[in-house]
Amino acid sequence: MVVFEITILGANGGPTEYGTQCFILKPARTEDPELIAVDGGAGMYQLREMLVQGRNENEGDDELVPSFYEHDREPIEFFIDSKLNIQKGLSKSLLQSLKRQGEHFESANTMKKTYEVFQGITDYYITHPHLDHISGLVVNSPSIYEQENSKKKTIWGLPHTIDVLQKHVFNDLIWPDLTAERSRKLKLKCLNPKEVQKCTIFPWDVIPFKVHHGIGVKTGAPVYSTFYIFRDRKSKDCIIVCGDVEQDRRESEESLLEEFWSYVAKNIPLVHLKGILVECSCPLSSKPEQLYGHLSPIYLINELSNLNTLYNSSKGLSGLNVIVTHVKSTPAKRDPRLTILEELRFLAEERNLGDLRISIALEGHTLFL
Ligand SMILES: Nc1ncnc2c1ncn2[C@@H]1O[C@@H]2COP(=O)(O)O[C@H]2[C@H]1O
Repeated sequence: MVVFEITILGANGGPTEYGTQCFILKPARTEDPELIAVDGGAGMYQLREMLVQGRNENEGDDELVPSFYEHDREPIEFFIDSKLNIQKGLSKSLLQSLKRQGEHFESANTMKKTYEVFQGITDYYITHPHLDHISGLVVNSPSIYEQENSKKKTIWGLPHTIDVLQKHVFNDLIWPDLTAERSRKLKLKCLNPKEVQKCTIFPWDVIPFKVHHGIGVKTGAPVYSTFYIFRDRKSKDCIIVCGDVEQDRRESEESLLEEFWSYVAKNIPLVHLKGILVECSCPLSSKPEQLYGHLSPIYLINELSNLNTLYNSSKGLSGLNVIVTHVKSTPAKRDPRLTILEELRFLAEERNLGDLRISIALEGHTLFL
């Protein structure tokens, strides 16, 4: 049974600036066109593109997706596991609920439709305050104060994210402090690590975990990011949506990923783990000193092997969807996403992880998990 609909607004890990990380999520069966987002690296522009393209155009096996390496477009099946339930554009159920909500939706122009969909995103869960995870949200934020927009937005995150957004972004210098506006339609709210929090609009639990994401270039101080678990309280099904991450730092006393996988194995039966959206920014050939707080295939497979060991299932992690995000578009002959996918599949087989379903997160598509 499909429980989660995840639309990829952006999955680019830079250094190209377009379509950086942003996912919008909703339960598979809801009447209301409400959404939550994880990260805000992309936003209204991508929504508009998805609305204008329509759902049925270029759909199916013949679909080509932008690549810009060996060819400017490559067949979609190069990037995804054949069993992944994926569709181009916004989900049918979201579009239907928008039509149900207002008869004017269908006849509205694309920009008005874009505002309506954007208005429905009431809660953002930010993994960390790097620009490629917040730029769309920040630039889009004044539209919350458009007269037609009656809904509020809350930006959630661990203190390492929320404090920085308030002090260094919404500070009237980098960006107007829209959180101080009289109508208070934009709020920043802190989450506590490992604490189960009820999602305000869906019958889901949200559980944030702090993870390592490198060290400051000048300060050498640890940089943190967040992994979010979303759990549907009725079905008990879960997905994990990850921010940028590196393996636990040897010199640090905090074994954050180790703690995270223990929590997952202890609290989420494998059959209820529908998918993990996780970064693997760099190919295997990257030197450790070039990772800058990210994973390459060997490190991601190490983490999945740790999870596999903890679950200790005879079938390994068979059936688990691993959706790879945030691949860096570095200059190379071959699309780095395809290189990374091939490397991950090879290593997963070598480590006997079972029938893992590894795919690349494709911007402008909706996944059903
Ligand atoms: N010391 C460094 N030298 C060059 N690039 C860096 C360095 N530290 C971080 N970066 C880059 O800056 C980027 C910031 O966003 P990311 O964490 O996605 O990925 C990071 C790296 O690509």
